[in-house]
Amino acid sequence: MIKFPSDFRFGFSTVGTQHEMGTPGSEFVSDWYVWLHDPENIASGLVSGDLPEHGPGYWDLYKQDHSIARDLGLDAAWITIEWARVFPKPTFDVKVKVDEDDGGNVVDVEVNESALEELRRLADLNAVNHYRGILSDWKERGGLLVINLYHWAMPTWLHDPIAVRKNGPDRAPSGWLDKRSVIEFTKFAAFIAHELGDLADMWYTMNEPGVVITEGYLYVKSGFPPGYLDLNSLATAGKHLIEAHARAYDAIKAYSRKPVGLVYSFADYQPLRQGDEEAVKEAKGLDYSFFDAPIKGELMGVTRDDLKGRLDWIGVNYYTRAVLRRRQDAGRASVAVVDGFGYSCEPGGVSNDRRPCSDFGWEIYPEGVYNVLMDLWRRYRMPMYITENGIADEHDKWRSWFIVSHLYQIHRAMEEGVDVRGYFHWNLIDNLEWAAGYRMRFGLVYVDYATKRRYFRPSALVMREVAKQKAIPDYLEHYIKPPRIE
Ligand SMILES: OC[C@@H]1[C@@H](O)[C@H](O)[C@@H](O)c2[nH]c(CCc3ccccc3)c[n+]21
Repeated sequence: MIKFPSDFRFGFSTVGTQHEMGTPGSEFVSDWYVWLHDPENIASGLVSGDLPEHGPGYWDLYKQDHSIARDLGLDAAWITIEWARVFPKPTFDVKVKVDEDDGGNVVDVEVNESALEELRRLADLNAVNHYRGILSDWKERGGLLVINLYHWAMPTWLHDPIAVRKNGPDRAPSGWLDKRSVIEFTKFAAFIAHELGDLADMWYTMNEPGVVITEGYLYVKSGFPPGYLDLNSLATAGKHLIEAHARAYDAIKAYSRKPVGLVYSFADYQPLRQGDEEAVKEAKGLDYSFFDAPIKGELMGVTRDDLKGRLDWIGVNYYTRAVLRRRQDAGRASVAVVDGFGYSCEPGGVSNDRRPCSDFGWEIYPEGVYNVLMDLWRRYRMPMYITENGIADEHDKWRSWFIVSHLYQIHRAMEEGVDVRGYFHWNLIDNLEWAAGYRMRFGLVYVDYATKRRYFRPSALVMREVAKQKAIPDYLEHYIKPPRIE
């Protein structure tokens, strides 16, 4: 038996755009809602045409999903509070004290009691109260609660992605390209900390800022808003996201003493061959920049005291590896992802390393989570949670093996001293996989979107065995070794 500590958490998670909608009146409009409804995006195939309002309906069915989670022995949840639900109207006019340095960086935002009163008058208080009901229901069941303040969806008064793509960021509400987003996000963070902070055991400010900028401004075929190819925009959005984390960290701490983290998608980067190490170094550099800033204050070669010391824990979203090689184009060395490995495999296929791949074409590579954890521990020595790990596997072919083989690698890292405190499987239930729609099914539990009924997949029972015992029992040890196609 491979035992985890008795206080190690096994959890589930929810995201407004992906889980909440599906019952009448549960809709909320955000930049992602507009993006997924855009006729041109659907006609071009950039998005699947599946709509969030046809989703699992967690907004009204949360009691059922919480009891399923408890049935499976899960004792933690990270739950997203949707900014666009809480503030459907602009908050620009709410006066707060903003300090900028001579570089125009937002170094302080103070949201005082009178600003909170103004925000309360602007907010959709029915939404806030409904979230209080959701969070309280989970807490009453004895679960640990982590509140996530941003999982990619922004209010449309801050970001109109179609207009950005068509008219350019200077003639449209441009989201993270606009410095005001740092200030408005800070107001939202302060408001939620004040309104719901009594329920939170932990916080994190945002999910995967790296994905927001690379999928939004570089890999524009990924189906992420605004699909505006521009490296300057990528850098600007990245800087504002880093500042937004620090300003939100301060805003939360003004109303809550609980730990505040940052969640990021870490791929296990590997060089294709000798000489490609530089490509790995460059790819890691982008990931590290989002943590060197809040931990060390380092951003683009300068140290900023307004960023430093603003992180209490790291959330690791791990799915697979990425094999990289150096590419020389027009004299500029850059990074190329090698097909046949990691995220770049054939859906349902076999990788170049004889590993099975998910319905999404992601190679099952459990060793990578060990490598990522060891690397982050060496660099930051900060408490960590695996905040996402899972597989698109509608027929549940690999999910049991996936879960146990990854947990084994996480346990290996813990045996070597890495402070990992929990594991949130992605995901408890099938949900809307962004541009890919409902065809990618990540759930331990199948969702019939017509009836909203939930059905356990066999792997849910494997998850239950592990979560209830906080161990990999002997009768599951055959799943420890990484899956391979012989
Ligand atoms: O794709 C599965 C999940 C999403 O449903 C979550 O909302 C998101 O946090 C998340 N991140 C990743 C890894 C990074 C990634 C994001 C988008 C597309 C491909 C890879 C996988 N996932």
